[in-house]
Amino acid sequence: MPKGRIYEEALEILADAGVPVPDDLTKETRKLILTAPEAQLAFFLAKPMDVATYVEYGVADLGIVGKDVLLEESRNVYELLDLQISPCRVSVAGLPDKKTVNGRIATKYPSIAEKYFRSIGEQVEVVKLNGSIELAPLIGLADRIVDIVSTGQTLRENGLIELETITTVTSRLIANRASYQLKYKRINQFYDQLKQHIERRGSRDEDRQSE
Ligand SMILES: Nc1ncnc2c1ncn2[C@@H]1O[C@H](COP(=O)(O)OP(=O)(O)OP(=O)(O)O)[C@@H](O)[C@H]1O
Ligand SMILES: O=P(O)(O)OC[C@H]1O[C@H](OP(=O)(O)OP(=O)(O)O)[C@H](O)[C@@H]1O
Repeated sequence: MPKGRIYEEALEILADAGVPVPDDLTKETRKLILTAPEAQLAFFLAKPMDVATYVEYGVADLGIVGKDVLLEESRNVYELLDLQISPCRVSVAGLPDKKTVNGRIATKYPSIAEKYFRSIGEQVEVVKLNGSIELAPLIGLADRIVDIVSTGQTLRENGLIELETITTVTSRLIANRASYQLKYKRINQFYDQLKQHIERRGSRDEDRQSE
């Protein structure tokens, strides 16, 4: 399980789909391992960027992770299902009077940024930052940024504009490759449970929109 933003929505989707989640998973807790013994499930709480690493190494069979992380990390895992939660996008943004001063791009996603600029044939220098990415063009570290945009509030409040959307993002259910073979029945049951719930939710939303 990813801690942080995705956590609440992920928990809700699991509980609504009928997956037994431990009581203390829903409370404020500093514990990192929580169990639902009756369902033989253990939940590990990790940083969102690290979830796919735990799954790739097989210490977790399944994980919930943003597509942004999968694109950035290229982990050797199966992507099973689009959970359609925590939507956002990875975009290029900058000051409105887009001038190239130093050719630098600041980002928390160096791999996505490098791949994107290579694909459009633009040579840039990618500078890795760990947060507050929007600060970089404001004080001249970089001309543009590649970062997550959700409501657009952070860009707006800092006088920046979205220039290009590189990709849209939602959270995904991922599986370790060996676990998927060895625990196929159990994982598939879990997958079906979630998939059916997502489909039911999708058609409920469509009904609501057509009313
Ligand atoms: N507005 C948003 N900003 C960042 N990530 C978002 C946003 N909306 C949805 N997400 C999803 O949430 C994930 C990041 O969650 P979160 O911000 O809690 O983690 P983090 O970046 O490790 O946090 P921190 O800022 O504590 O380092 C992303 O991988 C992305 O898929
Ligand atoms: O479009 P918005 O709804 O404003 O969301 C986008 C902002 O949220 C994230 O930052 P976060 O809050 O994770 O802080 P950080 O800068 O420390 O990464 C992201 O890096 C953007 O800055």
